[in-house]
Amino acid sequence: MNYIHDTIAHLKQTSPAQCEFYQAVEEVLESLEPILENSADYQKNAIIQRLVEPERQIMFRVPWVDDDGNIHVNKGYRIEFNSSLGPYKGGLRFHQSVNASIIKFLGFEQIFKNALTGLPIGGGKGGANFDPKGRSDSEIMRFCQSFINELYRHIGPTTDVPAGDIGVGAREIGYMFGQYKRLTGRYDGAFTGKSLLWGGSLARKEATGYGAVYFANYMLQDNDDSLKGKRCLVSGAGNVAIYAMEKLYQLEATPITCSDSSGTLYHESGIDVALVKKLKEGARESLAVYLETHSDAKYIACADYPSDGHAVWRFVADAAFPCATQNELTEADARTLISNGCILVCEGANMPSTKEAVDVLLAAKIAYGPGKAANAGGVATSQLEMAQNASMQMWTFEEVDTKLQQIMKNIFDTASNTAAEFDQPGNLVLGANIAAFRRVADAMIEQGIV
Ligand SMILES: NC(=O)C1=CN([C@@H]2O[C@H](COP(=O)(O)OP(=O)(O)OC[C@H]3O[C@@H](n4cnc5c(N)ncnc54)[C@H](O)[C@@H]3O)[C@@H](O)[C@H]2O)C=CC1
Ligand SMILES: O=C(O)CCC(=O)C(=O)O
Repeated sequence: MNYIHDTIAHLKQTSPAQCEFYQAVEEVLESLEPILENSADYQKNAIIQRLVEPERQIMFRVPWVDDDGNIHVNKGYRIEFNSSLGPYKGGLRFHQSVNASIIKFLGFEQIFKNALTGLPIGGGKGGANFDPKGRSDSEIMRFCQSFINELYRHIGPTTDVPAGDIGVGAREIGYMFGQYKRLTGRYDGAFTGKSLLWGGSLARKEATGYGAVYFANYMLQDNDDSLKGKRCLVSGAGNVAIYAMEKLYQLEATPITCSDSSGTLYHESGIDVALVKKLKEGARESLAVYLETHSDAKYIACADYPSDGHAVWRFVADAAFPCATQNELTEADARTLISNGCILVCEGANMPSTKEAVDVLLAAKIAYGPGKAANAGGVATSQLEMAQNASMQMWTFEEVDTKLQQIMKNIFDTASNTAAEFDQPGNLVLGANIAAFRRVADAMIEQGIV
């Protein structure tokens, strides 16, 4: 275990105050113990030392002017973490909490997630500490244009291909692509998550949420069970949460909660997903407005959350799908879920469970699908978008969705078989981390010391 201690100590010294990044690295390194112990090759090639240091980190000023003529300056990031398996691939996050630690943890996770898809994509992530809430379309456009005024020189269809994440959807991708095209004169697949009118892929919008639910069903089917009839807790009300809820209904399960940054919505008879879509994808309103249509639902404002966790996880249900943000499911939440009889936690978000929560879920031996495996459907479908762009084709929804289901099944089988190979059957954290690491590390060795 010395290498974990040494690596984290080194990171604390060379990349200070990046706790989310240390958390992500520590989780991966703990899983790798059984494989590192027996491989002189990985040690000889300094794989861990090279893996935790991004190949390139770009940080830049993003100045923009609001509708009243005031000038604002935000901080932009793109971390090109590892390109051993293909061009850097990963989303952009626009949220006030963004900093180097958050983008680095997301970029680090992305390396392993992308490796699990089996597709030729490396890991990267980016974003800005920009809060889009309450901003007009013109303000969003000016911000996106300014962001791309710097980033355009670093991206391209075979170098680095950004997509969406929190606060970045089709609207923002449209504004960024427009500016990229203007500056470079190129019309190519430098972004994914594009509009269906000009190069997007059918099913990309749905892919992360649908994929996480397919993954959950594969976990249950492994125990001769399924999602049918299950009551489910979902957090978030954005891209991932909405399409996770939609797919849950299609598989005859019932989502009974969702949430946004102001509070939690609980609807005993099942969340009205069409209404949530209208509120969030259309008008961008608070979930509290839902009660104007459904007076039998409850809305618990953030101020009333228990201090050691999140209101979503306090309701009784069979399964839980964290689909909002990092560290939103605490140890106390995990204990509550288990004592309420929850049999599955499947992560649509990136690192939504704290380290202590993960330990509780693994010790309880319930079905636990870590984000880097369970939410990989989004980036996998982004790669399908890249393939369609490169071949100037557009596949049908059914073609893309069928490939997505196959990819999620392969990820489940790979993580599950690897966990069994290392004598920890059912531990998909260990299985996913080792399987992904092996692919990346072996590619790094074959490509030499770069
Ligand atoms: N969009 C994608 O394709 C993928 C997204 N993810 C992850 O899924 C999660 C959700 O992303 P999206 O749905 O795309 O974003 P989004 O911006 O569409 O939705 C995010 C949702 O989470 C809520 N939220 C954000 N920060 C919060 C906070 N601090 N406290 C409480 N609620 C908060 C927002 O109110 C919103 O409902 C993130 O962890 C993201 O990294 C993972 C894989 C792919
Ligand atoms: O579609 C993509 O390229 C990235 C999706 C993403 O950011 C993620 O998997 O966390």
